[in-house]
Amino acid sequence: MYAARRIATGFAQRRAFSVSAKQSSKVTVLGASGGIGQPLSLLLKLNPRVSELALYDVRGGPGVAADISHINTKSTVKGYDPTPSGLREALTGSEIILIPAGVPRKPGMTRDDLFNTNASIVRDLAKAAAEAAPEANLLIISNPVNSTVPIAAEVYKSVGVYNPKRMFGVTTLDVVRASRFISQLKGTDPASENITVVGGHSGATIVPLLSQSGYNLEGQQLDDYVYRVQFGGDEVVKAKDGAGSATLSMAMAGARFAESLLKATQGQKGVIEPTFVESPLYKDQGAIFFASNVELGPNGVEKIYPIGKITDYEQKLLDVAVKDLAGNIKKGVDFVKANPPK
Ligand SMILES: NC(=O)C1=CN([C@@H]2O[C@H](COP(=O)(O)OP(=O)(O)OC[C@H]3O[C@@H](n4cnc5c(N)ncnc54)[C@H](O)[C@@H]3O)[C@@H](O)[C@H]2O)C=CC1
Ligand SMILES: O=C([O-])CC(=O)C(=O)O
Repeated sequence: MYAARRIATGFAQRRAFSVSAKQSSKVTVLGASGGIGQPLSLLLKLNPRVSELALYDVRGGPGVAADISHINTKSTVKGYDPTPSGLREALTGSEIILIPAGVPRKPGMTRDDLFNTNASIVRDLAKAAAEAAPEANLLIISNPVNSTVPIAAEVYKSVGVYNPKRMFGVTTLDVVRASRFISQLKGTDPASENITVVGGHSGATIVPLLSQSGYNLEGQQLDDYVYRVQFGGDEVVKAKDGAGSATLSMAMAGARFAESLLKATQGQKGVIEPTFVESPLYKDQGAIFFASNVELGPNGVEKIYPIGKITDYEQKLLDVAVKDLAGNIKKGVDFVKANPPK
C-alpha cells in the first residue's frame, strides 16, 4: 500500500534513497478517533518511518490504538486517556503532531462557520503541544485552516516557543484534488500530475496555478476547473449529506504531508510540498500566512518558493485570495488576544 501511495505522490522523490540520518520518529495524532483521525492513524501505522504512534482524542483514543496496534508493522501504538496528563504524555517526545480534532461541516456551512467551535479546540491543544513538545512540527488539519494556524502561532508566542519553521497548515488535499481533476479532463495519469496550488484552504483563497504545469484551459472549462478545485470540499460535504466532510482523501493527504516531513527530518534533501506557513510572500498585504511550495528540511521549513510566473487570470484569483486570507488570519489572531489560553 505504501509503495502505491509513494507512486501516487506527485512530489515524491523518485531516486533511490539511502536513509543517512535518524530513522525513528514519534508521531502524535490529536483527534485520532474521528473521521480523519482513524484512517490517518492507520496510514501512519503502515509508514516504516514512524517508530511510535501516540493517539489521543476526547473519546475513544485507547480503542482505536488497540485496534491499530495489531497491525504487523514495527511501530508501537499507544492510546491516551482524555485527561491533561494523558494529553501531555501523548505529546511528550513527539516529532510530528497532527491535529485533525474539531467539528466538520454540514451542507450549507462554510469552513469559517466552524470557527466558533474549532478555534478554542485548536487553541487548547496548541497550548498543550507548546508546553509538552515545543520543538515538534505542528501540522494543523482542523478547519478553518486559514484561521486555526494563526491561532496556534499566537498560542506558541504566548508560551514563548513559537518557531515559524515548524508550524504548518495542511493544504495537501487541494493539491491532490487539483491533480486528480486535471487528469480527469486530460486523460493523464493523476500520479504524474503536479499542480501548484497556493493561497489558503477555503473557497476563493484556494488558487490553482494550472499554467505552471503547462496546461492551457480556456473559458468555461477553465472557470469550471478552478471552481471544482476551490469548492471540491463542498462536493464531499453535499454527498455525505450531513454526515461530515472529506475524511478518507484527507487522511491520505495528511499522511502524505507527514511522510514528506519525516523524509526531510530523516535526512532526505529536496522534499517539496505546498503548505500554509508563515510567509514573506504577501505579508505586506496582511496575509502573514500563505500556502505555496515549501522545501522541507530537518528544521521544518527550509525554503519558501516564490509564486513564479502566472497568467493575468491567475493573478486576479490571487488578488481575491490574499484579501480574504488577510481577514481570516486577523480573525484567528484577534481570537487568541481576546480569549487567551488558560
Ligand atoms: N485541512 C483540510 O484539508 C481538511 C480539514 N478538515 C477538518 O478536519 C476536522 C476534523 O474532521 P473529521 O475528522 O471529519 O471530524 P470528526 O468529527 O469525525 O472527528 C473529529 C474528532 O476530534 C475529536 N475532538 C474534538 N475535540 C477534541 C479535543 N479537544 N481534543 C482531542 N480530540 C478532540 C472528536 O472526538 C472526534 O473524534 C474538521 O475541522 C474538518 O473541517 C476536513 C477535511 C480536510
Ligand atoms: O470541505 C470541508 O469542510 C473539509 C475540507 O477542508 C476539504 O474537504 O477540503
